Amino acid sequence: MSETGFVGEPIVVASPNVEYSKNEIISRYEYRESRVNGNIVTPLNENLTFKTQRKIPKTGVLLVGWGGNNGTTLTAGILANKLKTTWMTKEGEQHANFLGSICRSVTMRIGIDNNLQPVYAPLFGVIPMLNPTDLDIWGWDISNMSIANAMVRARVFDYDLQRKLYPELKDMIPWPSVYSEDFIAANQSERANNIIHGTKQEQLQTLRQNIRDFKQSRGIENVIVLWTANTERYAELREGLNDTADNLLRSIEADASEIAPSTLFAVASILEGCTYINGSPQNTFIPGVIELSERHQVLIAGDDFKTGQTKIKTVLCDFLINSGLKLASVVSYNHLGNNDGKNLSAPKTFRSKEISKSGVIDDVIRANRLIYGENEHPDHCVVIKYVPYVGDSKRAMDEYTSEIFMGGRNTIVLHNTCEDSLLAAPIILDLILLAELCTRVQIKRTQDEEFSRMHPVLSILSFLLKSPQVPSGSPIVHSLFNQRYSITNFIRALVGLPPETFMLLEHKIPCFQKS
Ligand SMILES: NC(=O)c1ccc[n+]([C@@H]2O[C@H](COP(=O)([O-])OP(=O)(O)OC[C@H]3O[C@@H](n4cnc5c(N)ncnc54)[C@H](O)[C@@H]3O)[C@@H](O)[C@H]2O)c1
Ligand SMILES: O=P([O-])([O-])O[C@@H]1[C@@H](O)[C@H](O)[C@@H](O)[C@H](O)[C@@H]1O
Repeated sequence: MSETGFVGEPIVVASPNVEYSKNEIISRYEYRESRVNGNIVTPLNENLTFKTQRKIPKTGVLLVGWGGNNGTTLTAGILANKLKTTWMTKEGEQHANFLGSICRSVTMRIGIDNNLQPVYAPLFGVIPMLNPTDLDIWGWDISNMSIANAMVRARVFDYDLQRKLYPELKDMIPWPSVYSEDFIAANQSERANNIIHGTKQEQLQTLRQNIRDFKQSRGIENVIVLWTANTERYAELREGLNDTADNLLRSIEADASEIAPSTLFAVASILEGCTYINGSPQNTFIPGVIELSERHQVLIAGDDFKTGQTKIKTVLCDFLINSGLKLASVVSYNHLGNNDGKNLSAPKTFRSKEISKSGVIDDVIRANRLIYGENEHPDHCVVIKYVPYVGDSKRAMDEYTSEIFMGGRNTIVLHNTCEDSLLAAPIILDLILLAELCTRVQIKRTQDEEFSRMHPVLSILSFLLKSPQVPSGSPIVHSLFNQRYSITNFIRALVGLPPETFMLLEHKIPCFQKS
């Protein structure tokens, strides 16, 4: 029984609708929605059954761009947690942690205690989740620098921490990768010394072999491939080239130049049955890739990790507009000095990022036609500048101006020093942990016989991404807390708990008695 409002051990839901067997958790769940026709609103109930495998397979993650600031920070950060590393800084002794990860550092409300007070548990205490320190990590990079030296090059971790981790990382050398100077900034060519040569078909086969070798050499059952390499320019969408799965595969065989390296990685992953996650803003998931993922029922997710400046934007815009204030202009400026910033200093790659950073207020605007006309939208300006001196310590400056009551104006100005990779690494970890959970979930309508996997396009990961990929016809949600509660409500459903309603009626209606 919880008297502290927190349950540290795994919870057990005592319900006739939830079965815990040795291998599975099966929950019968009533999904409630309402259908609107004109001004008539009809409540709908759909009886679903969820089945979650309790055994977590030996899981590996393959990072594309492993030697980058994010890739090295994630790898070294997980290792530091595994070794329980401590290190000294001018503030004193530091300890490894997973701050910034919702899977490791956030709780969710699971109910009320006998005093009608809320009780919370970690997400991994509600449903079995992979322990990050059990992850096998490897990857590809166009630079052959060891992960130890790449960690030093990144200048993200304190020196004493780098010193302690260096011996563990020095033998990690990224596999050669697929490089196309046409798709990233020309200033990246100086680090491209680790390349797979040959035709696109030959490169595809090499990537597939890398994945198979990784699985076989380490006894890994489940591999997740995650792109944290540099932002590419958008690929051209062309009928006959990449508009269908078959055309895409034929274009690769034909060595078509407009097939991006990121798309080649996505195809290799899907054909090897591996979940693929795109952490950058380019349009890796062209229609042919999505069709291929649906054909093979392989999970995909993207695009572009949502870390600092954009995450705050989704909160502030939600707060302003859903307070009835008419947001009229958003100016988002930042400068950074890491290699990502250097790559983004090229107009073609900046455009990919500008698109993902600009789209995040669309849903909240679209939802409020009381204050915005059909095609009305706030001014929204995105600026990114490369300033080498600041390194990974990105400086973000934002201004939000809104129209308020009776012709008034409200202006909010923010300055935010976001340590880019220290904010991104836990987001990457959450993408891996939640994607792994989704590979263990099956769903059916209770009256049906057959279970099916989740839709291959994992929109449930939107909380972690600027420009969420969603199944065709599905609405894109950017509002941060809607996205977060879609994750925790999904986890509640896996164990038969109703969604959060925030109503607290037990404190609003005298008839509720303390049990
Ligand atoms: N806060 C963040 O850091 C953040 C947030 C959102 C998105 N992102 C995106 O994550 C990506 C990585 O960010 P970063 O700061 O680690 O950048 P980085 O430049 O430090 O790392 C990218 C790595 O990818 C490698 N690379 C480039 N092309 C490659 C290819 N075709 N195959 C294999 N490796 C390749 C580079 O050599 C480099 O080591 C970028 O696209 C960035 O826009 C970062
Ligand atoms: O903090 P955030 O906006 O979510 O995301 C960051 C951008 O602000 C920054 O301009 C870019 O260089 C980083 O790659 C990352 O995308």
